[in-house]
Amino acid sequence: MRIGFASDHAAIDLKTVLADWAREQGHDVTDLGPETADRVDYPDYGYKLAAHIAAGLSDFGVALCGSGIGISIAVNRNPACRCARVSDSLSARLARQHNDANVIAMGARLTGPDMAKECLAEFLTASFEGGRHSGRVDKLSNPQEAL
Ligand SMILES: O=C(CO)[C@H](O)[C@H](O)[C@H](O)COP(=O)(O)O
Repeated sequence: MRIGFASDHAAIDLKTVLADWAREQGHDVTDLGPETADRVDYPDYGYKLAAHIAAGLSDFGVALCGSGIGISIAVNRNPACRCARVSDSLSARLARQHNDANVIAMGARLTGPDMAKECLAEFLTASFEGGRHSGRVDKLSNPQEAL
């Protein structure tokens, strides 16, 4: 799979760990930065990842910051993205199975590298179940169709 990675300064080490792991698993990795641990603003990299996904350049995205919260908010401002901020592997799986999430967000200051790898592995392995979930996910893209 093609996977895009982006973070802020707080998560640059976790980004390297997860991107290296993904390459080892045979995935095609794009690292959208940052390249150094200099302080940056998570919206810049969240928007960059979201635009990358919206352009169809990767199938999935991994968004990382200190808590995972700020960058997930930034990614979700792009209508092409459904970004789920997770800290356990069941949530990571459900994000794909029920929500058809195309970006996973995690917090490097809250989630250790082993759990983060487990979450990413579940996310990449699981598939959207469709069925009753399809109409709900469609409403996320078409709020005018909601009640
Ligand atoms: O968690 C974050 C946003 O939700 C960011 O990664 C930052 O860690 C957070 O904003 C704190 O920033 P700091 O400049 O590293 O203290």
